[in-house]
Amino acid sequence: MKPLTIRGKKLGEGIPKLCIPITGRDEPDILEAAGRITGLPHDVIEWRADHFRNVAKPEEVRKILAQLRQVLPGSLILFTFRTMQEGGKGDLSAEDYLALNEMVLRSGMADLLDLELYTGTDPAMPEDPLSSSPLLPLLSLARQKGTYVILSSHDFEKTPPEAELLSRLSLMESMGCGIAKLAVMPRTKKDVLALLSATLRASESLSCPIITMSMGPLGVISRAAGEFFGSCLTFGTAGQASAPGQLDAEKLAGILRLLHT
Ligand SMILES: O=C1C[C@@](O)(C(=O)O)C[C@@H](O)[C@@H]1O
Repeated sequence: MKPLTIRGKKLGEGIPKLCIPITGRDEPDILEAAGRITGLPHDVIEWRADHFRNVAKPEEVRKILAQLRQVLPGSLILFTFRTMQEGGKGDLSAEDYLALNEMVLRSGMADLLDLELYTGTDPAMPEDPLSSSPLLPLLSLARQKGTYVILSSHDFEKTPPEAELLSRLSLMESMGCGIAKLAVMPRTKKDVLALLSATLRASESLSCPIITMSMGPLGVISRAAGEFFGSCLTFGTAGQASAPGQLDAEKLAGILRLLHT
């Protein structure tokens, strides 16, 4: 894995970067959360725009992005619209999802953009995205704009076999992502080991940085152990969690420091 430096923050080396999600519904909730985060340890904020009431209005979305930048000038901004199929609140057609993300990319107001690997593809043909994904034009626009794309895949029900986890991460790299991300739900402790093992192998064989997590209480170790298994970023909360198993950001920062070798 080659580290990636974005506005002075090096992802993929040393202590994993800490990302705090913001899930407010309205401008005041979002700004209140951003204000709280100013006093907390973090590197990245993730704006989960699928929670935002006015996400269909491009000028409202740009306004929030500008305000986040103003309140948190030293934080990297990750824009995420998480669809319901992947565990979020978002309910847009694939066409509208692509248009929203294209608008954010063209605005240049986010440092990182999360795009779901299987957008607009047939779930029965999961290997298809490489040749026909509607994300390919966005990935090339992102390269022109200097915005980093996190290609992501989530499974809130189970942990697929280790080989499948690895092949998904390498598919993301083949499509040209900046960072490859997987979040899966463990049913057993062995599932957590499968995720950690896939993470280690991917971090040794791929050149892009990766982000992985095993969700829920069983997987909590994966959120603290990124430095050892090769995950470059971990999500911690300040208030409302955006996924099961996330730890409080301040406590997580302490654990990451304590474990740092
Ligand atoms: O994809 C992810 C990871 C996540 O699901 C987690 O488990 O921490 C949290 C989400 O906000 C983020 O978009």
